[in-house]
Amino acid sequence: MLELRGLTKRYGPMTAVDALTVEFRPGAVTGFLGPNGAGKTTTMLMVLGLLRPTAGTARVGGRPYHDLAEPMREVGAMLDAHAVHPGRSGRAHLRALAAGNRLPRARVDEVLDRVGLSAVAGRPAGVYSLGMRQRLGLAAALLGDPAVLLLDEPVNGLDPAGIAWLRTLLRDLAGEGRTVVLSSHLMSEMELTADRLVVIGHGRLVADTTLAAFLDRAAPAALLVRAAGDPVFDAALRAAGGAVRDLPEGGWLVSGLAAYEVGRLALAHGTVLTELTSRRDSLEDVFMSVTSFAGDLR
Ligand SMILES: Nc1ncnc2c1ncn2[C@@H]1O[C@H](COP(=O)(O)OP(=O)(O)OP(=O)(O)O)[C@@H](O)[C@H]1O
Repeated sequence: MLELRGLTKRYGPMTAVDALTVEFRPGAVTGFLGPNGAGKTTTMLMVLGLLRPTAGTARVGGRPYHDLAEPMREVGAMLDAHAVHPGRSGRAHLRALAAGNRLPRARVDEVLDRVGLSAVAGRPAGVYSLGMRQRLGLAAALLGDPAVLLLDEPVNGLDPAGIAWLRTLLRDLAGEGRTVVLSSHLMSEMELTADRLVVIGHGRLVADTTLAAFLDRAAPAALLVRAAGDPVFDAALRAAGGAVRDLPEGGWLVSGLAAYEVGRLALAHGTVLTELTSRRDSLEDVFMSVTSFAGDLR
């Protein structure tokens, strides 16, 4: 469990994190989302005791980071995948981390195996691809077998197979009862990975909800209608009571009519429909609308 209570960080007159109160729960992958500059990194640095809050608290397993006797056993973090000495092998990097944090050396090979790096663990980290460095960062986060994982943009640099692998790993880690927090400004990554979403904008909480409930904020599902041979079919849709929006790529987005009603109208007008699909706003669309007040970059 990771709890933030009134967590605030000000830089002079500018408030980077503004009285953030939220709980990140065990057994779930929570997406921590916000546009660039929303305050995600600042929040994570405060959780990890690397930045002092102006006000409020961040607690890991009920205690502030500074009170944790063996922090790597409580919270594992991946903030910067480049923070590895290039001449050191992945295995040596993890062994040094284990030694410095009084963690068993045997854990190193376990986590290398879990992140799929065993085969290249002896090579210098300097020759690792970005995806391999991400995996090494994950291995370091997992080293202390922590109950809370904070991962900053872990998808970055992974190829599609790597992304699918990471999703499974994150789901498994949550399934083991861990609190998995995944920060990103990419909504599309969350759609398949996160159970819950904590969304911030301008340092403030915008949403703390399940993924499904967040999507329900979207406009109700609409129909995408195309009738290639009938450029004025929209008039019939409007006359039947549909709210119709022209799409720049051709066709119309129709709400207020069911698919069978559109089908019947087409039959009545002798129109051939080339597309009739239901369309819902993507997570990206909903995110843009709920954070639009916070959309300007700072
Ligand atoms: N040391 C600092 N001094 C002054 N302002 C800062 C400092 N660090 C961060 N900020 C500001 O605080 C705000 C929040 O930044 P932060 O890096 O936490 O956002 P973020 O959500 O992590 O963004 P991104 O997705 O781009 O990483 C930004 O406006 C940033 O410019």
